[in-house]
Order: sequence, then structure tokens, then C-alpha cells
Amino acid sequence: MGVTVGVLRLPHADGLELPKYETEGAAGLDLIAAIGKNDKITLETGKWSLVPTGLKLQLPEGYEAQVRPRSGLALRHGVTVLNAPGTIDADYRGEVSVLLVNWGPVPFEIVRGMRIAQMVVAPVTRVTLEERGALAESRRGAGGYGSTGV
Ligand SMILES: O=c1ccn([C@H]2C[C@H](O)[C@@H](COP(=O)(O)OP(=O)(O)OP(=O)(O)O)O2)c(=O)[nH]1
Repeated sequence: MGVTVGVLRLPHADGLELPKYETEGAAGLDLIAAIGKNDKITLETGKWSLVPTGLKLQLPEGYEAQVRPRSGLALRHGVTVLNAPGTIDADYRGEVSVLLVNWGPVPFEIVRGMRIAQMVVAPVTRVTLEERGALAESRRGAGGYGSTGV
């Protein structure tokens, strides 16, 4: 498809695969933990950690990347992305990292090369806020939080 994203590999990602779509129709590229070969991160229950990917991105203007959990990690281990979806701005030139949290009952070990999250690149709509004294009426009005029933 038509969108190209620049990627710069940092030395600690040497030898690791670049994120890729695992199937033809996948929406997200799997992000890979770029921690040291002999290192591991042990996530205790209820704790979180910023896991490096060893990659910097140059997204085209008008796009963002969302860092989302992998459902398998969430289902099997209770491990998810604390700030999901994490936002990678088009003008960010730092290393992409993943804020993983362990809500599972036992510690979870993260090792080099593990597919820890997925990244979805999406277009961004930037808006202009126009301050108004009143807004157009609507049928919903201020109803929310289950106002239509459960
Ligand atoms: O899961 C994430 C979320 C953010 N970032 C990087 C890219 C993003 O462009 C930058 C800033 O993120 P965000 O806007 O969410 O952070 P903030 O807390 O609002 O900080 P800032 O004041 O730097 O914008 O941090 C990541 O690498 N991973």
C-alpha cells in the first residue's frame, strides 16, 4: 500500500527483524523488544516498564502510529499496553518504546526479540477549534453513560 515510513535502526536493534505484518490483512506491525541479549525485564504483577524497540521512525506528515496491545499476550498473561493506544507523533524522532504492564497473577518475563505489541499507522485529522457561545441542539443532548439503556 501507498504509505512509506522511514525507519532508523539503533545499534541495540542490530540483528532483530524489523516490525512486520504477520498476515496479508493485518492492521498492525508487530513491535519487537530490543533489550540486551543477556538481559530480561521481569514485570511483576501490577508493574510496568518502558520496553525499547531500538527503532526511530519518520512518519509522513498527516499520519500517526498507535502502539496497541497484542490480544494474545493480554489473554494468556494479562500483559497489555498501559497507555494504549500509545501515540507516536509524526514529528517524534526519539526511539519508539512500549509501555507494557502486567495485570496477570504471576511475573512476566520479556526477552530480546519478543513481539510485545503492535503498531498501527493511521491518518490524523487535525482540526481548528472554534469557540462558540452555544452549540446546535441534538436528539441525544447531554445524555451518555448508558442513557439509551444497556
Ligand atoms: O507508547 C508510546 C507513546 C509515546 N511514545 C513517544 C512518541 C510520542 O510522539 C512521544 C510523546 O508521546 P505523548 O504525546 O503520548 O506523550 P506526552 O506525555 O504527551 O509527552 P509530550 O509532552 O512529550 O508530548 O513519545 C512512544 O515511544 N511510545
